[in-house]
Amino acid sequence: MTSHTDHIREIEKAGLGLAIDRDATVIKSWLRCLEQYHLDPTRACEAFIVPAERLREHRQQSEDLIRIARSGLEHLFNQVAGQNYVLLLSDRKGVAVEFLGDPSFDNHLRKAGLYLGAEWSEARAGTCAVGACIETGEALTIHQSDHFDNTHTPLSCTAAPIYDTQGELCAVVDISLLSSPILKTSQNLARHLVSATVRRIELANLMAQTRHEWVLRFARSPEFVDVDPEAAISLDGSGRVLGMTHGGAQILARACGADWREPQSLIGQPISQFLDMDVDGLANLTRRRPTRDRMIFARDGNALFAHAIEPQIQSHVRRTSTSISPAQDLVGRELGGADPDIAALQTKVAKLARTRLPILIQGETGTGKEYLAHAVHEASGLKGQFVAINCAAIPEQLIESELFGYVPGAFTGAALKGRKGLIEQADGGTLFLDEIGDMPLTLQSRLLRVLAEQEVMPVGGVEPRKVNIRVVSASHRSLLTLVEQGHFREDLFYRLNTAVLRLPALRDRADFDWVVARILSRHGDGAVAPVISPAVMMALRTHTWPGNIRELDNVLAVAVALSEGGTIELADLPDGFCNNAIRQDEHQGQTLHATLKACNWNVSEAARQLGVDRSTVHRQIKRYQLK
Ligand SMILES: Nc1ncnc2c1ncn2[C@@H]1O[C@H](COP(=O)(O)OP(=O)(O)OP(=O)(O)O)[C@@H](O)[C@H]1O
Repeated sequence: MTSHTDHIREIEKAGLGLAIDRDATVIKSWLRCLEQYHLDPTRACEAFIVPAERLREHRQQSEDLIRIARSGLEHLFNQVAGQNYVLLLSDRKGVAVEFLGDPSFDNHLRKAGLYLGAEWSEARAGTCAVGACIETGEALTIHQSDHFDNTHTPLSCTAAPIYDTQGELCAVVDISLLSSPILKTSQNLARHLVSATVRRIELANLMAQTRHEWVLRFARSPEFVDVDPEAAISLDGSGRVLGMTHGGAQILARACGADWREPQSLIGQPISQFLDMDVDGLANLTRRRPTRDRMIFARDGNALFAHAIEPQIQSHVRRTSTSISPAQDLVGRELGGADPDIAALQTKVAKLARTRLPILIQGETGTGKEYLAHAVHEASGLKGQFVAINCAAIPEQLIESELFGYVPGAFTGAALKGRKGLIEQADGGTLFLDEIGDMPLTLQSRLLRVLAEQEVMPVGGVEPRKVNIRVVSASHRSLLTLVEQGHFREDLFYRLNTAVLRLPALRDRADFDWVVARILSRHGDGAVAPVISPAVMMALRTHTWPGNIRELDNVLAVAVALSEGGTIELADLPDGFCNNAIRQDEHQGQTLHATLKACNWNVSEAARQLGVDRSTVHRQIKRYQLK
């Protein structure tokens, strides 16, 4: 164990260019810290965690990558589970945008910076695995006193870069230990695991982006080329390189004596520049031929085994036509009529439904969050049940046993045989957690485990049970605000918040008439639905609907019951309903008209003055028929 003084002395020695016993990568990083970032080794600084708002921006920018990387990361985490590793995915600025670790160490991890939002750039934190990995572009371990800042010397961190298909470094996967064996070589296996994980993530990313093009995958041995290739490139119909994994970039660069750090020199070049073949040779490298016969030579003489995958144009066309045709996917549960927000929402639902991603639905009360969750379940094709839980409605002491179930004799009054919890009932199906913001903090950490590990531990149980659930949660409150107030776990928030569906308030919907017709048809008692008089329609359109579709549903149920002669008249609406509504709305219409006039009908300017967005102004112009 080196003391703080010894550590400073060693860094100073390196700074003077004297020989020290460290890896060259570490020495170079120390020199960058001293000369480029002007960091002072005598000053120890705690880990820096970026504010929640900035973290959200970083995460949004990495959304696609996180989605693609997640299963690889979870697999890696399971491989090192039980050895106290924490796993971080950092973006190219070094900010941790995804975190997998044992929540019971939360405080220690947070303090050590092994946490969501921690910024591990060299400029900020000195020599560290993520920062050095970003600078060098290579996998490495920064072990204990390799760290520049004395605060971080207890840690041992191993990181590997993820490159996008254009050869740019876009993220870093890191696994870290709070305490580790003395020898740095103890982390060699960790480095192999992390490197294998990023290789698979890059392959998955390239495959996800390549449907119309050829993909050529490589391995040094014929046994692995079809099952676990080392590298891949994508090629257009004329055989020019369109994209590559990092391994692919290295093969191409080596073949023609270029530098993989200059990916621009590789993209767009014909394959014949790198390999002893041209585009016509691709058809001979598909799985139709035995792997041993698929040996090719790179221009530098290296032999490789290859696997060419034909463009998936056919299946692509089929897939997109179902995924962007919500009407087909959401049969029986249309979400709305002609409203651009709803149309966008339907497209999003159709795309997300078939994935297993957690979905978070946000919207005011009564906007149809549960209805939408049902639509997601139906479009998902899952065979299991849709199980809905209102976290705000179950008493706190009951939520735990309701959700997780219990084993026989778990507590006084427990059923003799024990009971399956709602989570297990949703096995193979969808678990809908309504008002998730009201879930008590203690249960939030248990839910997080269920989501991370896909298993439940019943109350009083010792053996976890495997479950396979799709989670859709909903809240009418902003979860981010709850996180900031300390009422909602940040890590759970980021796990649930990956795919967000926002339901507009009824008063903002351009397809208001569609919703009315739809709800009305449900109250027709099988007979022809009553007609709505023009005055009633006007009153409905001008009401502000704080209770949204549920309120509309109730108003129409009563109106249908009261109506006579097949028409709903003003008198059938609740007392005071229309007068208030009309007055309020007239006021809004007049304000809009006056503002537009004052701005010379410049919609952007009017929107700015009214503090709303342009689409709202356009919608209101249509609604009030302003000209
Ligand atoms: N697109 C739709 N078409 C027809 N009916 C709908 C639609 N969306 C919602 N509804 C109806 O509106 C009512 C309220 O919907 P739902 O219960 O899903 O709202 P919610 O947002 O979950 O409410 P809360 O915030 O109170 O939990 C239900 O009767 C539902 O059937």
